[in-house]
Amino acid sequence: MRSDLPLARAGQTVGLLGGSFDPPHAGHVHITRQALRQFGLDRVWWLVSPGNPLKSEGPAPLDRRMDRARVVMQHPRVEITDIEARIGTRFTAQTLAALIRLYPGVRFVWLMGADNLASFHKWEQWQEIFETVPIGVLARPGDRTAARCSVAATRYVNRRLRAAQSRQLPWVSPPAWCFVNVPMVNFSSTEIRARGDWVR
Ligand SMILES: Nc1ncnc2c1ncn2[C@@H]1O[C@H](COP(=O)(O)OP(=O)(O)OP(=O)(O)O)[C@@H](O)[C@H]1O
Ligand SMILES: O=C(O)c1ccc[n+]([C@@H]2O[C@H](COP(=O)([O-])O)[C@@H](O)[C@H]2O)c1
Repeated sequence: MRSDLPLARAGQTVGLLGGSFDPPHAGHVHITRQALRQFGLDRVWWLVSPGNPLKSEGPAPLDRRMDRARVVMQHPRVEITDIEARIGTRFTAQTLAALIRLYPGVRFVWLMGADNLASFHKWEQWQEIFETVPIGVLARPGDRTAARCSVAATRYVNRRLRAAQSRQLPWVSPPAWCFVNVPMVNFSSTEIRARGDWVR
């Protein structure tokens, strides 16, 4: 294993929270702690993205977002990583394919807020992502109907685990997903930038 990549052993469960983190905030911290508990994960990795392929404006420099993420999220079971920049991927489907090659036997779970489930069908190879790893979705303030009625939720309606089964998620064969209705924290990077508290 390359020494600049996070460590994980076969049999461990690792949640992947991909994000722009521009900037990271208390909402990210909250869903990370909830995901560890609700999905019974050993670790969560924050994948600080080189840039969301669907966002036209580039984020703040990666090093700055990484530095802030390390300040905001301090937990012994959470790793902040710029692994996508290191392995040269930006699309989630490619990232997952690379991680599965690099970490045989590790049980990865893709994590995201409910807003991303609503627009998931716009992601490159979105069905491939569903077929590759289980997906844990965490409630986020906003329009719940959009996530519940989304193309992805509808396509995989029969593969949804009940919230009471959430701890099984890392061990279920994909496609599988689970929505957990955790207490919601009303933070967003857009709002923080709009207030002028984070300048790109
Ligand atoms: N308050 C929150 N509650 C639940 N999920 C969240 C929250 N904030 C961010 N997320 C989730 O964290 C992941 C990374 O989010 P991201 O870095 O884009 O933050 P953001 O606040 O959504 O940013 P922006 O406003 O710039 O789109 C996404 O899956 C997003 O849904
Ligand atoms: O692969 C894609 O097509 C794709 C499209 C949109 C977003 N993503 C990923 O989704 C994660 C959340 O992005 P963001 O900007 O909402 O924080 C981040 O890891 C992005 O790289 C991925």
